[in-house]
Amino acid sequence: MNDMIASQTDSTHGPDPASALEPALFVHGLELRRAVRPAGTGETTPPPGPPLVGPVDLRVERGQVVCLVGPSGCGKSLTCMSLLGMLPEGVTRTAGSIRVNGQAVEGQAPEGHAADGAPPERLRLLRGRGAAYVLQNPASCFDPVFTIGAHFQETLAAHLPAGGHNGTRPDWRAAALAALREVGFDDALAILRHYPFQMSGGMLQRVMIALALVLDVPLLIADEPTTDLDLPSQARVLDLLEQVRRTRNMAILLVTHDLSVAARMAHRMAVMRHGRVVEQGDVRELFNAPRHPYTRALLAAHHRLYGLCPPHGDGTSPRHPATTPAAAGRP
Ligand SMILES: Nc1ncnc2c1ncn2[C@@H]1O[C@H](COP(=O)(O)OP(=O)(O)OP(=O)(O)O)[C@@H](O)[C@H]1O
Repeated sequence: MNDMIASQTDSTHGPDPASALEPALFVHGLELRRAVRPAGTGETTPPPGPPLVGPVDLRVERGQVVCLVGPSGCGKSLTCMSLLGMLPEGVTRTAGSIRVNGQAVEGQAPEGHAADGAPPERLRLLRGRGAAYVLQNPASCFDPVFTIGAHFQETLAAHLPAGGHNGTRPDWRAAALAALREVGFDDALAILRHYPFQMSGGMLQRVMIALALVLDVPLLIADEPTTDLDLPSQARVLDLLEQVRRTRNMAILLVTHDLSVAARMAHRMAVMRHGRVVEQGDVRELFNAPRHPYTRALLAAHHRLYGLCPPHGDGTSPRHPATTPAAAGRP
């Protein structure tokens, strides 16, 4: 069965108290390259030339949303996968350090494999790193022959060690019902009996988030979580992310192509191009005074899309209320 959650609770020692002082995610000098295996050797060596990704520096504090934006193929998904040591075959980390909730993430899990498009059983590997991963296509993350309840049961059994005063595991059903209600399922009991194919993409996305809540992970990595959803479902998932950020003090790294989503959700925004973070900072500052030419081009395209004047336009055209961070209510 699949297991899309990575949880700090796998550790037998619990979180390091010092980690409370560290950001939920800290990435410094990350560099990822293609790994080629010359014929006749078992060794993989990165080819010369520019890296696929890097250098990338990122920092996400608890209770903060950082949006990672950039064009297709610029390296957003590889960056996310590397945060859990889950790079796909053929890609290797060649430099940099990653800390999730204060704990170092190794370059590659021994059996490392991509989360994106990986067979469900490989997603089991996403555990133990203090983060949950929510992907664009939630259906690929559930095992079709198991009910939603079975997914919760296995996830809790895998991640929460037996403990507590009487050495028993927490009641998986009670925990699952509470998490499902928290993400808006009034009929949580019925949902436990559903199979993934009986649910829409938006519902499965909410179940993915409930699986993160049940383990109380401090960091959610959401890679285009609304891309495949209809508009009402997109809004609902974004509302939910905002809710769990607020109520659980969760850190969220949110990958999106949609600057309206960034305007609404982000505290900070990092702009990627050709594998590099070319500019990052407070989302309002980036919208109002972008410094890098690519950020300016991206914002100009965003404003054109909505028929708006750019921040430094002639002031005669309106700025759409939902497409700027100030209007979207960012603090
Ligand atoms: N397994 C792989 N082996 C070699 N190169 C890869 C592999 N996976 C991705 N790449 C390359 O790495 C680069 C970054 O890919 P990535 O999927 O991270 O981009 P992205 O920004 O997430 O794109 P999109 O927005 O379309 O999802 C691309 O040039 C891609 O072709």
